[in-house]
Amino acid sequence: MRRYEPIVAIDVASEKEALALMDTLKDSGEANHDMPILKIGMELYYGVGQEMVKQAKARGFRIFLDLKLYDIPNTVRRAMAAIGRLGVDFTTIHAAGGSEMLKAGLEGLRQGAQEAHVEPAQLLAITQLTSIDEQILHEQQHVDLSLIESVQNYARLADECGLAGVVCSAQEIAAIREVTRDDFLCVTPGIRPAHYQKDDQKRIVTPFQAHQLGSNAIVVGRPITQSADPVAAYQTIRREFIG
Ligand SMILES: O=C(O)c1cc(=O)[nH]c(=O)n1[C@@H]1O[C@H](COP(=O)(O)O)[C@@H](O)[C@H]1O
Repeated sequence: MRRYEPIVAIDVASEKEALALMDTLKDSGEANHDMPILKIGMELYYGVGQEMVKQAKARGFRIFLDLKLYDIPNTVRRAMAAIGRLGVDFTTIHAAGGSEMLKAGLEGLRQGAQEAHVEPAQLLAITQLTSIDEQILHEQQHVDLSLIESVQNYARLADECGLAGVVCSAQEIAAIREVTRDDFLCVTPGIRPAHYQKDDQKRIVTPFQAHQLGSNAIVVGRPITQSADPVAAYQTIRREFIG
């Protein structure tokens, strides 16, 4: 089973904070291939822009550009083409947009990458956010599905549409593996080291539990970025996850 290095979510507002974190994390691997994958999300991308992708690439990071697209198929196709041209490694789209939107997104991403002569990113579908629990789920939907059934359905749909994998909680991996192809990726945020506060996350596991449950990659933000020593925090989490 393929396991990636931990993905660190650089959720900060300014270019200065982002560059400081990149420079700190650049040396956090115990060898070159141990470098974290950086996740650039909405806060940094909307606040600062594409420059952050360029800066992260210049430092040798692989990049997860997490913009969670969700719109009509034509808009998503065209936006994904722009993401494809950036040459990032992973990117996201909401499974809730349905098969037509997912396929349009994948098409756009591949087309953009082809135009820019870069490898297309691995497209991951958001299932149910890890900040959602059964109670919140039932505020938003009229269908009487349990959270795990909903995640499983979204994963099946993403697989059928040809996506590389999903973003989910590690708690749902076993259910997802029942309905998807063998190399389908389960990328799991909602990671909390033992005794760390939950914050706004609901469906959490420790890095070691994520390992045991078969996560392909963990996404970790605050437990690393808000640590007094982000490098030490990264290395501890990495060892727990990779083994
Ligand atoms: O797509 C994501 O990365 C994502 C999906 C999800 O279901 N839950 C989730 O927390 N995330 C992201 O993962 C990161 C988690 O950050 P921390 O809670 O600080 O570890 C944030 O950047 C979230 O945007």
